Amino acid sequence: MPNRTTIEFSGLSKTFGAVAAVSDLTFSVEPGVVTGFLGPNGAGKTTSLRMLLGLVRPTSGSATFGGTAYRDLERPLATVGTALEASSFHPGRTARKHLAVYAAAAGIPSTRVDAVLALAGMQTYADRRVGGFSLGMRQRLGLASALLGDPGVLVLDEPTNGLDPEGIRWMRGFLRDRAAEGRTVLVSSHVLSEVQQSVDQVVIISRGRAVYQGSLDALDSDSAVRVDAADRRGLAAALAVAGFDVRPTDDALVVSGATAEEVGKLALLAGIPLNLLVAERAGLEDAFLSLVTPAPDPAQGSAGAPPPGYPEPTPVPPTTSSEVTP
Ligand SMILES: Nc1ncnc2c1ncn2[C@@H]1O[C@H](COP(=O)(O)OP(=O)(O)OP(=O)(O)O)[C@@H](O)[C@H]1O
Repeated sequence: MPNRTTIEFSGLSKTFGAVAAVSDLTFSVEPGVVTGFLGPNGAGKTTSLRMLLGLVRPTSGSATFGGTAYRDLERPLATVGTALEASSFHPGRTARKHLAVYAAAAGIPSTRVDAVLALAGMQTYADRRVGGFSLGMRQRLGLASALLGDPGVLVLDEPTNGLDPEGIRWMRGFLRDRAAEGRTVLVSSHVLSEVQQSVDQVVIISRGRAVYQGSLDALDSDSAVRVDAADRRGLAAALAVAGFDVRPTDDALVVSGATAEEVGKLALLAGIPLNLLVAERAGLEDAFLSLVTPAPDPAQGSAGAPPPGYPEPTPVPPTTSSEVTP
């Protein structure tokens, strides 16, 4: 079993000339869960991950694996596996050959090749030439490569990019399985819907700054639960007595601001068998967009106000900062 390692970003900043690509990023990524690193194009995700992996030097701050910078890791491939972008593979090599060459160069036992082919679900096309691979197959080969050193941490940049729904579904299972093994899994994406069922925790960045960190459940303040029972009237009464905001629709009850677990427990205690219990997250996309939507142009006279139709963004809780407040 790989070591459990926490990724720590601390006051991480990077400027390119006049562009503040990443500003004072501070958060931790824990083992055993999948953490989404979300933000629109240009938000600073790739620059942050490249700093974490020692490919870009921070202007200030640090990004480490349990306190150790990437360049100081004793066994980097056994610590972190990465797939930063759709890698270019030698088109004439088979997937198996590609992995064998990579393993040999890195001093990794060749027995790992079959193990990672299986983990990436690639056995059936392991002996096909990579030149004929679909994007999804290439993504899997990238993941297999990342796993060769059996690392405790996986850092994946936009792993669902370009995948079809079946590929996205497979990726969801893959990420969850790796986290369940105790690995630390950090996955970037600019499309919330592609990762929202894969991730447990999220860090959202906008214009280089963290604007939210926490669970998706907490982000979706508009969460609602659709619930129904043969005894709908009794269920509605029990929910109302317990203080829930309950509203009847044509075919169910909608409970606002509650989790499915809370509603399910209440029905159990009230002795009312349910025939429907669905958590709805209609508000999640809106909440995400409200956090990452650029501030309006001050010249338009509405500086600081969210655009019409968007709720006020929830500010990220204060974190330790390298700046000294006067
Ligand atoms: N080498 C560079 N030189 C100058 N500016 C850069 C460089 N790399 C990134 N930037 C700028 O830094 C900002 C953040 O870019 P970055 O690629 O990290 O964002 P991203 O969130 O990964 O976006 P995407 O989803 O499009 O990959 C952008 O404004 C980008 O133009």
